[in-house]
Amino acid sequence: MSATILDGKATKEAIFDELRPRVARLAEQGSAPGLATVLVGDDPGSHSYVRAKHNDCAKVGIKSIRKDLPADVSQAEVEAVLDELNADPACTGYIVQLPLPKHLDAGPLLERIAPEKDADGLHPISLGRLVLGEEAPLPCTPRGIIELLRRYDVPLNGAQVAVVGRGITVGRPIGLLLTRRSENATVTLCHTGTKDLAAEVSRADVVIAAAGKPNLITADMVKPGAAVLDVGVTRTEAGLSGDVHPDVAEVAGFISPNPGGVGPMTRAMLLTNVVEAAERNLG
Ligand SMILES: Nc1nc(=O)c2c([nH]1)NC[C@@H]1CN(c3ccc(C(=O)N[C@@H](CCC(=O)O)C(=O)O)cc3)C=[N+]21
Repeated sequence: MSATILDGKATKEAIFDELRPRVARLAEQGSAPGLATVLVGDDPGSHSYVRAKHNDCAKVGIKSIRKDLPADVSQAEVEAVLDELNADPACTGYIVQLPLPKHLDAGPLLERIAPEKDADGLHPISLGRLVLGEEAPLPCTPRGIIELLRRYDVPLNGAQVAVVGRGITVGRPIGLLLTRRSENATVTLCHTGTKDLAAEVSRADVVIAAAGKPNLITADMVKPGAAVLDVGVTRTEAGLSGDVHPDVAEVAGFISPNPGGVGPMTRAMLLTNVVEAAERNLG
C-alpha cells in the first residue's frame, strides 16, 4: 500500500481559483489587493522564490510591487523602503524576504512592518494575536499545512500530532493553530533536546517535519497510515533534500511530496493573507 499524495501544487491552483473572484470584487469596490516584496542582495534561491510569488500574483490578478535592493544597502535605507510601503495604499501586504545579509539587523526591520500589512503572519503583533486567539494574519506555512490536511479530509479533531523542529516560521507557531478549538489536535513539539524522537513520532497520527535535517524521519518511526508533511528544505551536494526519507511513503497513509507539497501551499496562503488584508480594509 502506498500513501495518498497531498498535492500542494494542485491545491494551490484550486485556492487560486477561489481567490480570483474575491480579487475581482475587491478591485470593483476600490480596495484592490497588492503584494510587495522586499529583497536584499542576489542570493539565487531568494530571487527564484520572489519571482514565483510575483508570478502567483499575476495568475490571480493581484498587483505586485518589487523592491530589490543591493546587497550593501544600509539599515536606514531599508527602513525608508518599509516606511514607504507602510504608507502606500496600493500595497495591502508585503514581505521582507529572508534571510537578510548579516550586516542588517533583521528584528527591528521586521517589526517596522505595519502589522495590518504583515503578509507573512510573523510580525510580533501577529504572533501575539495568534497566542491570544485574536484575528490576525496567520503564518503562511502552518496555515498551508492545515489547509492541505483539511482539503484531503485528514482528521485533526482529537488527533495526536508530532511537530519536529521549533523554528519561528513553522514549528513554534503551528502548535498554536493546531490546538485551537477549530482544529482540536493534541501536539507534541519535538526538537534537538527530545530524548526519544522515534517514540514521539511513532505515536503520531500526523507528523510535521520542519527540522531542516535531511531524511530525519525514517519509515521505521512512522505509524502505518499516518499523515506525514515534509517541510524541510536543505541544499545538499545531491540537490535539495527534505526531512522525510523517501521510504516513508510505503508506510504513511498520506504524504506531502517535496517539492510540490508544503512550498506551494505557503505561497497560496501568502496571497490569501494579502486578499484578507484588503477585505479587512473595506471593513
Ligand atoms: N519573509 C519570508 N517569507 C517566506 O515565506 C519565506 C522567506 N522569507 N524566505 C525563504 C522561505 C522559503 N519559502 C518557500 C516558499 C515556497 C517554496 C516553494 O513553493 N517551493 C516549490 C519549489 C520551488 C523550486 O523548485 O524552486 C515546491 O516546494 O514545490 C519554497 C520555499 C518561503 N520563505
